[in-house]
Amino acid sequence: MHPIIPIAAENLPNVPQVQALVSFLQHEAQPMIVLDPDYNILAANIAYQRQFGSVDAPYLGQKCYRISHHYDVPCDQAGEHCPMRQARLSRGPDRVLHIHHTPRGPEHVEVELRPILDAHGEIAAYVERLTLVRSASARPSGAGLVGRSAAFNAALAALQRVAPSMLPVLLLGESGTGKELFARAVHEASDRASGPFVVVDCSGLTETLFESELFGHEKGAFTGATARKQGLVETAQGGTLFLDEIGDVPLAMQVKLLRLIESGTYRRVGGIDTQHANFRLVAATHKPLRQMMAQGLFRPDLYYRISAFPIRLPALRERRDDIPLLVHSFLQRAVPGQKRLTIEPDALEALQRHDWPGNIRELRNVLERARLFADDGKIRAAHLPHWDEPALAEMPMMPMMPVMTTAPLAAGTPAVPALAPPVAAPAQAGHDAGAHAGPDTGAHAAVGPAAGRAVDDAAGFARAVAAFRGTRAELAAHLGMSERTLYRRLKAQGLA
Ligand SMILES: Nc1ncnc2c1ncn2[C@@H]1O[C@H](COP(=O)(O)OP(=O)(O)OP(=O)(O)O)[C@@H](O)[C@H]1O
Repeated sequence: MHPIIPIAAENLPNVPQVQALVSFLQHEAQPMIVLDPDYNILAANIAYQRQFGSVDAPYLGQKCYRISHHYDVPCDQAGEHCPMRQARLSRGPDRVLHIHHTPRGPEHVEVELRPILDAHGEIAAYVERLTLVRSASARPSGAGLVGRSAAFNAALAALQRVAPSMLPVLLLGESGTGKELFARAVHEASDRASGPFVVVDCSGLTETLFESELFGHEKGAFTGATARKQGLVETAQGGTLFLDEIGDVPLAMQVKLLRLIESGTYRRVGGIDTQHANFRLVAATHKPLRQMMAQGLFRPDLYYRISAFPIRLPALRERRDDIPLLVHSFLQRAVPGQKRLTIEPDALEALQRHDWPGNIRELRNVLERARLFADDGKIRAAHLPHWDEPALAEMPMMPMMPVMTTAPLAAGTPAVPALAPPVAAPAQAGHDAGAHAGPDTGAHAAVGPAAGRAVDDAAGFARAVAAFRGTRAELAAHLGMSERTLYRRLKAQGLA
């Protein structure tokens, strides 16, 4: 049983409303504290004591900024947004996302502050409500979004604002910045979290495929439609539909998408009945939609429909101070059976200097590869790509020794005469992790001169595909691209 905190009545402002308020807040489910106008914590309810209280660090009578931030001055004087200052100015509530020191370490916390006015309309006290944000972690985590830089926090604060609503969200960011992870986080922080989260990869879908994938089809709708098929819109019923790479939707399909979003209805291909959709829309793209609109490549009406709440995801080079946190998180995510790695300061410094055109996906690739060289369990700078030596990065692929094998890439992929990639020295193995590329999971199956290199020219790509022995997932890892991107490239070059 938690003792009732404290609140020695003599410490409270002699304002009846404040005294009544404190006893009212005591049993509120959300952590709350009462502050005087000089930042002193006067009282805390039971929920606060449970989540944020620490026996070693008494907080009553202490300054709020000292407890939550370990600052000596109010947040606004330390370069942060201070909700008390804002609430004082506006004489109304203010809400902000902060990183607080808690007994568990740093955590994202949503802080809402409300001023309490006395009979003369003066601010007698403030009530602060704290809500732990579970969408992202501010300390190394084995899963999910991690980040604590100002640029990341701004995107997270936007996510927290919009998630509970039904407003469509548009995620804008370079490849590998975490758009899909963010979309999932929007879904999980929404009232629809218990419903389905359905991803539609809009790139690589032809017009006909797009329509039948999205809306489903009736039996006999076209040659090969031997049974009725449920579309992804129907699968997303009661949940969230994530349209990834919406900038790739063909113009002719954009109007159908607009109709779906505006009317909430659609028809299966070959069907006459109107179906009612029930999903929350999240879309993402790395393309400049406004520019595409000006060029007539993206419909303005669709753009304005989906862009009610745009969130810009920062590139990794804009959040370099998150690199150590991300690195420690990825090192925690070792595949079972693999040893846990540590990273030496010289390697961490090199990672913080790099520009990361492939963003977090590239970082993840680089660590996966470094793992292969860290024989004593320590990643050193020597295990990283030699970014400073462009001449090496431009090196042509080394000729490969043929190995007789008939192993196909994967079911459905034409078997090709396979070649085994030679094992490269660490210095050669890492000029890569291309700008739009990278495996999301799993260790690399092979290390060679092309390992992790996003092969840009069609001939080089075809050569690398033909020369590889392994599964499609391993090939993606080898080329430093996601399986989705690999599939797209294979299809585009008629290799799938
Ligand atoms: N903030 C983050 N914390 C931890 N991991 C992250 C974060 N952001 C992205 N990642 C990881 O980086 C990789 C790329 O993320 P994701 O696929 O969501 O990016 P994307 O922007 O959707 O890429 P693309 O546009 O190429 O599809 C994934 O492995 C993801 O788990």
